[in-house]
Amino acid sequence: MLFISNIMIWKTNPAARRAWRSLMLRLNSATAGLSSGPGSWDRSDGLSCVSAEKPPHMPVMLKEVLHYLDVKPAQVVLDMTFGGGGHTKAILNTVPEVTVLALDRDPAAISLAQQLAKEHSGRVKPLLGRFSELEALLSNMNIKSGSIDAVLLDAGCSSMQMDQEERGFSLSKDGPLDMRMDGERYPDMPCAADVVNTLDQQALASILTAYGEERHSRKIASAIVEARRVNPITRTQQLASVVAGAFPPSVLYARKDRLQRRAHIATKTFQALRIFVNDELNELHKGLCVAQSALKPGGRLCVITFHSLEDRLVKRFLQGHDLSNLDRYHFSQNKQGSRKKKLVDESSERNKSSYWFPVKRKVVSPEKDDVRENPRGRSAKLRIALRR
Ligand SMILES: C[S@@+](CC[C@H](N)C(=O)[O-])C[C@H]1O[C@@H](n2cnc3c(N)ncnc32)[C@H](O)[C@@H]1O
Repeated sequence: MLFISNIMIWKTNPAARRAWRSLMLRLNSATAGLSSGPGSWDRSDGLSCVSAEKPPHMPVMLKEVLHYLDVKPAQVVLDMTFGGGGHTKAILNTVPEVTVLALDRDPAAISLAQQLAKEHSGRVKPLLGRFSELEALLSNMNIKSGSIDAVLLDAGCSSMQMDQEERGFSLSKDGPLDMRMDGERYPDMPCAADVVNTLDQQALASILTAYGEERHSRKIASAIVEARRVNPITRTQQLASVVAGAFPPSVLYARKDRLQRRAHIATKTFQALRIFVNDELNELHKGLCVAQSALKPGGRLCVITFHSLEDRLVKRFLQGHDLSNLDRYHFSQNKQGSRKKKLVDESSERNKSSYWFPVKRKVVSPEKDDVRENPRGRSAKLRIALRR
């Protein structure tokens, strides 16, 4: 039976990777015999793709991206995360005769790209797929290595994904606990509900620690396991209540985000599950590798990330660390013994022949006015490098 066989099972953290394998095994046996067709798994829970008419995502650090990408007329740009197309549209509108290769793993985003392609005949080439599938997509289009002038990677998920309760990303809106960016393409891929209902307590705690940097991971994992004994956890608000139930009411909104707004205690749990379900760190690394081979010498790369796990990975990649085996990287406690986790390179070896020349040594952060206008971009970090 072809279940989940085409899913990337490799993970950046050994405990999380073990968890993923165990999930695969359990799902494979749990779903054996239920298939209604090759590789299918009944998903009659109303999951549907985002309508193309929904208001698109507000692009983050648009001014800065246009400035640092520095696209010239008739150049070829690769937008690896088309989303609502905000960055792509701005490039098309400011640079004459530019061609944009527009990738996204989410079919809903690609329908928007197809619409835009009609409006800009020949100048937008929509590409449906993941970073890990991009090399093959480019090769199918006969796009040679070292031929792209600029690459943009705006990591994470879009407002269109967050705002659609049926996608199950948001803890403030009730929906099926899904969180898959491309569940429509890969219906066999486990969703967040599969993760919380199937993994053992220790594996869940590892995921919350590794991908959510959640200090209370064990307490939350225990609450999840306790709750699912009574009823499977299938809805976003149900999960939020289970997590909240593990804490006294006074601390439910005790954490604050960068804008000093109160954040729900389950926020990090949701982040961790999303990263795990979509294999985001591994995908990010793959995306950076494709950008490295696709860009021509002197070509520019702009990467926007939204949390420290992603930013550390990008920083080290651009510094020339060999991340080809992310197993060598692990999350360890910092010197002060604080429980904050840090991505460290065990070998401390840096590959001296970095393929990148940093345009800015430090990250670029959004301006205060931009954050006021677009609070979702508050934690964005932009790194810019030139391909040597
Ligand atoms: C933050 S949004 C991009 C927003 C876009 N820059 C705009 O201005 O509208 C990130 C997008 O990247 C896509 N994405 C995330 N991981 C991906 C991956 N591994 N491969 C391809 N697309 C991915 C998501 O589906 C989402 O649409």
